[in-house]
Amino acid sequence: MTKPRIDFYFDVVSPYSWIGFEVLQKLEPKWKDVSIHYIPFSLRQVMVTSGNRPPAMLPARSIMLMLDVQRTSKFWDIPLNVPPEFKKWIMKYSTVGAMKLLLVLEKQDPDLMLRAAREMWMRLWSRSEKIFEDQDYMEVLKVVGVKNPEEIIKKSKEEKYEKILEENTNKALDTNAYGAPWINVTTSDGEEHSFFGSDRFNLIADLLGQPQPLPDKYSNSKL
Ligand SMILES: N[C@@H](CCC(=O)N[C@@H](CS)C(=O)NCC(=O)O)C(=O)O
Repeated sequence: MTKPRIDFYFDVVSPYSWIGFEVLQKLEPKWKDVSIHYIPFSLRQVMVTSGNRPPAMLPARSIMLMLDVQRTSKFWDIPLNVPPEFKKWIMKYSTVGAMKLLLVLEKQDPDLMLRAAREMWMRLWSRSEKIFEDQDYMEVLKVVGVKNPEEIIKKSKEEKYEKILEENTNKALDTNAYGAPWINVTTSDGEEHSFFGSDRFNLIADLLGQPQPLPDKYSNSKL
């Protein structure tokens, strides 16, 4: 019997990844016997390889997505605001650079990586600030207290990090990933179960026999 494991694949371009990340962070102290891993991957690569299309490409879906992320984030008390320029930005830029930066930070300190990921979501999905270029990375790294931001940014452009991002993405694709967040759960009997979305934690709690997630407003014990 092994400890159950959750692999949470995310990309900071994805608002539902942010919501899933915050829900999982709240659950983590309660789900004591579960080993939780936050894994940066590339949603763009997932879309291309799986043959899926970004939700914003279909107008009706895009309208629902923008409404639904707002009501879901309100439910969880996450300060999400849809960036007015999102569609324009996403045609022009990608978050691959930001994700590679997270991989460098993860090697130094996994907790630092999580703080930087949250700051990236806060920038893009709360304050409508870019996370696509070196000057944006500089600001993120300063906020999380990195002393040598130039060095970290330079490192993130090494081929090694491109490879790690690709490997992470391929691991998710091997389990038929087509979106984000993508969550792989390994139960203590070694069985693997894949889930798509930030709204699957009730099922995961049930599968693992762990406490159910609830927003703070419905829970005296804060989840
Ligand atoms: N119902 C899911 C939706 C997740 C979702 O739509 N994720 C987007 C990225 S932010 C995606 O990858 N969509 C691909 C698809 O819907 O096929 C949730 O609440 O988290």
